[in-house]
Amino acid sequence: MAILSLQSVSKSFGALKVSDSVSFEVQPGEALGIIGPNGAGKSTLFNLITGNIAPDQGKVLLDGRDVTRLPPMERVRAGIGRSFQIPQPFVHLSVYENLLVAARFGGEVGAAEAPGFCMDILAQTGLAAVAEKPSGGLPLLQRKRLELARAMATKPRVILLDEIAGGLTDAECGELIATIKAIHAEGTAIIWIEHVLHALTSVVGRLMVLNFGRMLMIGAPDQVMASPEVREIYLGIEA
Ligand SMILES: Nc1ncnc2c1ncn2[C@@H]1O[C@H](COP(=O)(O)OP(=O)(O)OP(=O)(O)O)[C@@H](O)[C@H]1O
Repeated sequence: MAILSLQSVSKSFGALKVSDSVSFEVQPGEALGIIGPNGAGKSTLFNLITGNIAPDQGKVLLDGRDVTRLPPMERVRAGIGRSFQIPQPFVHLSVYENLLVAARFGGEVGAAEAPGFCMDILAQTGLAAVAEKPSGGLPLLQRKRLELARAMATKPRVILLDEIAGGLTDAECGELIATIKAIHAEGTAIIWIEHVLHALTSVVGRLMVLNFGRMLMIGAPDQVMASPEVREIYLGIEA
């Protein structure tokens, strides 16, 4: 059974239809990439999946269970983790403390188990050396790693990554990709919105293209990027 399923999900802001009858499924352990021009409705789709925005029509199912009316925190606890386009840590807390909050409240990890659980995630996401540092002062790659780590601390079965590779150097991007691949290899399903195409296609097995809120195409990355319609949309910005 699909871990996540969207069924004809639509959302308008006034006259602007930002999600237009979008339907797709993600299988357990799958990695799906989402691309599309600015304003295509990619982040809105994530907000519909996480419950930050309610759809006008359609359903969101997690493991076959209708979660369309569940508030965001309950969806986190049900297994939907998320990293944000603009990192949003508690800046006055240390890296470790940020994870602790995510693990205790999002992952429902018990007090006794939480320290070890968080240390494992710090190691997995390459943050062990900065565990005690205030998260507000971290350089960009480590802030991105912390976004990943906070999402992982909620014990997700599907993790949503929103433009996590943006703004990094090639070398930093390579490091982040290695961490994302390791997370994926452990069985966490991934849905990843990204403008840095080479990063995306090095991880995902399928690619979906959104344009004006509609799903234009979904399939193998090579096949999707070979489509004349997609190439036209991406002309000039292909990475
Ligand atoms: N809360 C809101 N109220 C009104 N309009 C909104 C709201 N959120 C998003 N929009 C509009 O919906 C459209 C889609 O926005 P969205 O952020 O989903 O696009 P996107 O594909 O993620 O773009 P980008 O690649 O720039 O992040 C945009 O025109 C945006 O201005």
